[in-house]
Amino acid sequence: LWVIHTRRFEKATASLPSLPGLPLLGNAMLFIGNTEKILQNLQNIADLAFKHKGTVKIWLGPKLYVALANPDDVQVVLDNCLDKDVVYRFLRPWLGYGLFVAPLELWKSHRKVMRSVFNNKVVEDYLAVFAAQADVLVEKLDVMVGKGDFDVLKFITACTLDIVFETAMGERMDVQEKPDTPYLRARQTVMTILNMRFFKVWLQPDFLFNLTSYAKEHDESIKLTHKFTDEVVKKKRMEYEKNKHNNNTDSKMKAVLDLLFGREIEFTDEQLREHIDSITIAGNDTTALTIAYTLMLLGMNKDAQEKVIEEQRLIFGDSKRGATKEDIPQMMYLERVIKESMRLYTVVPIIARNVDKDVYLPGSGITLPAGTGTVVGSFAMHRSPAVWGPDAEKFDPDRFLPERSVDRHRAAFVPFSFGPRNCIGRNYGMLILKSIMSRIIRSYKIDADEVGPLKMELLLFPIRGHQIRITRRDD
Ligand code: HEM
Repeated sequence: LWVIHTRRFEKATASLPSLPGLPLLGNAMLFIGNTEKILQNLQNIADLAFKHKGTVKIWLGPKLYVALANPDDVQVVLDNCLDKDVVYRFLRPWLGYGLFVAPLELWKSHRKVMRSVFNNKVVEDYLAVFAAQADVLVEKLDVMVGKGDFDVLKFITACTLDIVFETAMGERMDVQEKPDTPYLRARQTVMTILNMRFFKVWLQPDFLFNLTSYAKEHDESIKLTHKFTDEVVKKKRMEYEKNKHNNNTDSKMKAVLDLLFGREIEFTDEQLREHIDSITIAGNDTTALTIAYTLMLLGMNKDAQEKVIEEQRLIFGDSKRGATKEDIPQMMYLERVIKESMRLYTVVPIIARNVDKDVYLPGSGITLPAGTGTVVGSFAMHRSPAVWGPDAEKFDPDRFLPERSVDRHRAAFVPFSFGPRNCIGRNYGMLILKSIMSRIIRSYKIDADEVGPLKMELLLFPIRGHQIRITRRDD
């Protein structure tokens, strides 16, 4: 059966280029080694794809993946293949059936409910939280003024954790004040082990993984993080049950969790935990990394930094107040800078989907057979000269001016993915990015050298960290 499948897949994709591979293993060796090397291999795959309509095939053992970096095919895949690839199964023990890894049928009904919770009006209510946490962030950063290079990511991550926890669960964590708690340590442990499993093939089969000492650490850490969220859910359930009949009209901010009670689907406590954990995982490092890259890029491109601060002065004068919903749409240049940062440093560099039905790809002229996998190479596509021109590697925020974007393919820029299963938190994320960037840039002048070599550890990281230098703007 296996041989028949393999032949069928080979035939369907005969016109696609492939890299030399080994018998049985195929190209699996490309994903073994350190994370910097893997990223370099991915770059080589992308280079090969660019020479062939942006598509290439990769055999990982018996499984065929078609990797895409051309917008026509990316659009079709992200519109039609809504089931996640099997590689996401490692997240299952942690995130269960939360939106991020939910199987297709469950996902459809749950996504509908979540969509109404994530609407703009709700998310705008969170701006006051963003502002308060941004004030703490600036206070913490102040210690680094004049100290030379430092890695800004850990400061930003503590701030985004505070924001995402408070708005998702309605609980203050004060990570910026207390960065070391058993919960946070457990969360970090799970992420480190998951990252190893994604890239070290020998840790992938459960029976081998269970022989290692990581398995115990993995299970215990997951248990601890679940217990933490379970307790919050229990408390919120009691509050909800107590208040549900007295037409509660208080103006207190409603966290995402508060809004998930009493919906058209009555979620169980376990489902609530899975959704909230998925949101706090998906929404934290992504926003923190994007802010950190944007700060570095502004530190390297002083003219852009000047333009950002001019725009901020027009909106805020000399005030350090938090951004309101009226201020946000006025930050048009900052928005272009953030988009350009997400283009060059796409923090979710690849998206993998399961092909559950045959899908015709118009760009490369082949039909993806059901049973294969597909990988959208967002990072590669965002740097493709075919899409962005010969200066694709150059930082140029004005690419995102409306007049320069009208002719661009709808699926050429996909930092939040694309189609029905795109990022549900994209507006929420954009609000966080703009509010925090606005507050930092009004307080500090930023300096940075090059970003340097990158590595992929689920998300995209610079090997040397996000090194910046800051001085006070008021001085
Ligand atoms: C700069 C910030 C962010 C980036 C770049 C980003 C990127 C993405 C991407 C690329 C996906 C699709 C992943 C895939 O299909 O493999 C995704 C999904 C998702 N994101 Fe985000 N995200 C960001 C912020 C957020 C925030 C703030 C939240 C929540 C508050 C969030 C929650 C989610 C969830 C729940 C999903 C799964 C959606 C589904 O499967 O229906 N993200 N995100």
